[in-house]
Amino acid sequence: MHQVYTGTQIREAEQPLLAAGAGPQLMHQAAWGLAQGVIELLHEHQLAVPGARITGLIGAGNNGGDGLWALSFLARRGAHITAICTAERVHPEGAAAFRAAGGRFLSGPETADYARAEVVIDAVLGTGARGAWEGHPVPEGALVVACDIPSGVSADTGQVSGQAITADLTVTFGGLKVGLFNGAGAAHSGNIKLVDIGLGPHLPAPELQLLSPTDIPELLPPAAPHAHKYTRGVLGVLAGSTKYPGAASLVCAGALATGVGMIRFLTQTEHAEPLTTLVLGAHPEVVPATDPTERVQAWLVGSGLSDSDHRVEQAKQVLTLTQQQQLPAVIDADGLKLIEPATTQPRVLTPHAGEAAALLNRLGAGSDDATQNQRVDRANVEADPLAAAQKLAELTGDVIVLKGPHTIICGPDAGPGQRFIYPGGHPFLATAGSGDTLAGIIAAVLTGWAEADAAPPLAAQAAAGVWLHGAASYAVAAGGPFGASQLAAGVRTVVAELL
Ligand SMILES: NC(=O)C1=CN([C@@H]2O[C@H](COP(=O)(O)OP(=O)(O)OC[C@H]3O[C@@H](n4cnc5c(N)ncnc54)[C@H](O)[C@@H]3O)[C@@H](O)[C@H]2O)[C@@H](O)CC1
Ligand SMILES: Nc1ncnc2c1ncn2[C@@H]1O[C@H](COP(=O)(O)OP(=O)(O)O)[C@@H](O)[C@H]1O
Repeated sequence: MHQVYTGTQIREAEQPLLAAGAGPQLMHQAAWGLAQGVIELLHEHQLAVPGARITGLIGAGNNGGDGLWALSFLARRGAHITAICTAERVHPEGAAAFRAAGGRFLSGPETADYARAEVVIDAVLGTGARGAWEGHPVPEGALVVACDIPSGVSADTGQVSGQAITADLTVTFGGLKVGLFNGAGAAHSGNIKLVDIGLGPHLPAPELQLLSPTDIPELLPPAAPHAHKYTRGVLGVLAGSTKYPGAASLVCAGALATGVGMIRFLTQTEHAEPLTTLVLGAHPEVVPATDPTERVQAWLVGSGLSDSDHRVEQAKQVLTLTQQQQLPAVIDADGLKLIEPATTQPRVLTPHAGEAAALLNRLGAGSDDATQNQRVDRANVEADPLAAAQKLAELTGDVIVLKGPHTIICGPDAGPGQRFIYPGGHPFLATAGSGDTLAGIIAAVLTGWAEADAAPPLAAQAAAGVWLHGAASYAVAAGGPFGASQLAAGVRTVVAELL
């Protein structure tokens, strides 16, 4: 498990060390790590360090100081180092070290040299950035290494209000920052390398957690040797419609590949119908059900229901039932239009950004904005998904899985096991129906834990499902582009490797 902090939390953690006079030592450690990151990136691109043309974009603060010290270390390895100051002030000790190592500040006509840089170190703004940044050009083709956080990206939120650097690599110090993973920040950060500068004992509880493969086995329900299908758990599925029949099959595929004792599929009618025939054709083990009150351990409601009056009526009935019985439930897609907020039932909502915006508006989140009645749209959610997920969790009392290139998992309370970020499955996951598969995976995890004595927090269960879905995408993508119906095979591969 990796911990992710806001920039503000990291700055606060530095304070006791700075007060004890450790500032220069912290900066040397950070700069050393930054220089190592540059060297590794050069090697990855089959470029030699001696003679490499490296230019630092240097701001007025300590971020600039880090950049100058790193350049001085790179000069010792034979790199050709130059710097451009973006402010009138520059970190004095950093500048002295840079000059002593043979570094040259480019100004006037010399700045033309910048066009030939092979590597640019972006050390303009770090955690001390405030407000919008006007930006600075980067030569075409140059590799860009950001110092701590790409300039222009908020370390607290990932938001970009003016211009921002887009890095190939960000070398970040003391702790992973929310801004590297959330919203626009994720697209600006490139690969991320964390450098330990000894803040550990001073760090608070993290804002977010990132699951590692080693965390997953204990978050997935155990397959006990003496289990039978009812102890493994029965999942009720209300998904698919005449308009979107495939969704029903995809959620069942996701759930079966994750492991459930049984699936009861709520049919549209009491008689044979094409939807149920399709589901049973793909998954003969699924049991068709016409009565929603038959016993299950958890429900999945909503994927591909469409606005069919009959399916919507069935969904309302099942949502009421799950609430009365306090059953765990995953509510996806069209089901999200039907939920009532603030129940005590263990529920996981799985909106994408558009559905999250619609739900926020329906629950009145848009209207308490400074501009009265301002509506939240998809772009607002995408700019700061963490804030949107937190707001939704607060308004509904549910665990929110806000899907996108990066997926946020956020419970209604703060604290460990409540907030996670999954930094993206394979981009091939952006395909119709992959969200249906995800809903099935998460529902299977909830089903398996539903009657366990000591289950992980609901948000952690959902986060494990998101992780599994993402890992499955890499397993399947190795064979080329895929449709969602192929994802379940990847889920089985990943689960088999984990257990
Ligand atoms: N304090 C230390 O010794 C350590 C500091 N570290 C580095 O220090 C950084 C934080 O340093 P600072 O607090 O000096 O802050 P920064 O270096 O991030 O930036 C502060 C400077 O940028 C200017 N500025 C802020 N917002 C601006 C904007 N939007 N447009 C233009 N200029 C703007 C400010 O006026 C100020 O001069 C971290 O990100 C990290 O790189 C690390 O080396 C760890 C140890
Ligand atoms: N660019 C991307 N990279 C990685 N994963 C993505 C990307 N875009 C979307 N995803 C993931 O793919 C899934 C899409 O779900 P959703 O939008 O509900 O699709 P559908 O409704 O068609 O099933 C989500 O799990 C989401 O996190």
